[in-house]
Amino acid sequence: MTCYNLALIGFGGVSRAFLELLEKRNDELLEQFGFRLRVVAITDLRLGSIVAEEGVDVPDVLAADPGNGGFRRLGGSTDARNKWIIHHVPADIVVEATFTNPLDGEPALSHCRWALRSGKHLVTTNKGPVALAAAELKALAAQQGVAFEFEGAVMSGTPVIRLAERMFGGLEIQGFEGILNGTSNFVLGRMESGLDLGAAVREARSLGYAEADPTADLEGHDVRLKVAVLANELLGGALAPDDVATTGITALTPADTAKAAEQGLRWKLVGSARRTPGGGISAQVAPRALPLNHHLAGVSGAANAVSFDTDLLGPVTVSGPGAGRVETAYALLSDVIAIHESRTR
Ligand SMILES: NC(=O)C1=CN([C@@H]2O[C@H](COP(=O)(O)OP(=O)(O)OC[C@H]3O[C@@H](n4cnc5c(N)ncnc54)[C@H](OP(=O)(O)O)[C@@H]3O)[C@@H](O)[C@H]2O)C=CC1
Ligand SMILES: N[C@@H](CC=O)C(=O)O
Repeated sequence: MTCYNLALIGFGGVSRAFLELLEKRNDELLEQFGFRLRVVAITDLRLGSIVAEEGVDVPDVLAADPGNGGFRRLGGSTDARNKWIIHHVPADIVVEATFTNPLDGEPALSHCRWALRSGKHLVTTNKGPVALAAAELKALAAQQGVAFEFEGAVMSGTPVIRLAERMFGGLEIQGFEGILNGTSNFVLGRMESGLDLGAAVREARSLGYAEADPTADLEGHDVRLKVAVLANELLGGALAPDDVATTGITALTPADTAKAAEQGLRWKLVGSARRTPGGGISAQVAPRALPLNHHLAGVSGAANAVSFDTDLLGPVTVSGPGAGRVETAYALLSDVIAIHESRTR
């Protein structure tokens, strides 16, 4: 039996849901894939750090309270010793789910570099490092003979990247357009029901959809990163986030959404990219008032959808959850399974 040791960097909504998922699914993973997972270290800004080579006590770490000593009360320390833990704990896989500053990808980008440089497999839900430095991180992973997986960076648990890479063989993708941010889509829907922007964002936060700084969701920065990732992974581009012209939804009001509804339209934040005749890729993020029969108009709540424009099939649309703690935890699990399968094939 294979047992992979994991180090969790960041212990917020997604990582907690991931740990709970492992508790529930470990027996099935063993039965179905022949491996088990054991969390041997966790670091978090407010809780501190804990290392337990025989595996952390799951109920204890989930109950740890930053106001009451955090992981120090469990024998750990009060500071987030990310660099030390990534380098020195005998983990096979680093699970990175901290925060991304959309401008420089930090602190997540450093965590990713440390993990790969120290010869550990890396899975992350952070789009910043992928959008800003995928080529560098892939090269580092190849050099070290380890895997770098990031399915959760776009569309949460809906495996859009892997699905397109594996199932669209023989098709040429000319471009795509999609709803790629669960929070803004949820917020626009709630505004259509008459809620103001602030109240709708508070709801999205309580449901675990929003970024630590929800400005990233509302101003389109989150979608900008996802468009860059999809264009680079699936259209073979080399876009930097700054190449994606971006406008968010903060200028829209409940009156705008009501007026659009009267006209048979619905506001959506749409991210898109398309090959240009000159061989480049043009990409943008902008709110659009879509007719109700448009294939993206019915995507509601925190759901996402991407419609790929293919040469032989025309539009092929993939839809599913775009945000959520459990949904994104599943993305991490699917990445770990992909690593296991690639190593045992
Ligand atoms: N939630 C979702 O639906 C999705 C999330 N993602 C991505 O997954 C990542 C995690 O999301 P989520 O769990 O919802 O976010 P949370 O804000 O709930 O969790 C992030 C955690 O990381 C901690 N953290 C921040 N900086 C550091 C650091 N330098 N060292 C150690 N810990 C740190 C935070 O501590 P503190 O709270 O003190 O800042 C927090 O506990 C984000 O990058 C997000 O973009 C991707 C797809 C969907
Ligand atoms: N905040 C993001 C989470 C997933 O990337 C969103 O709302 O889509």
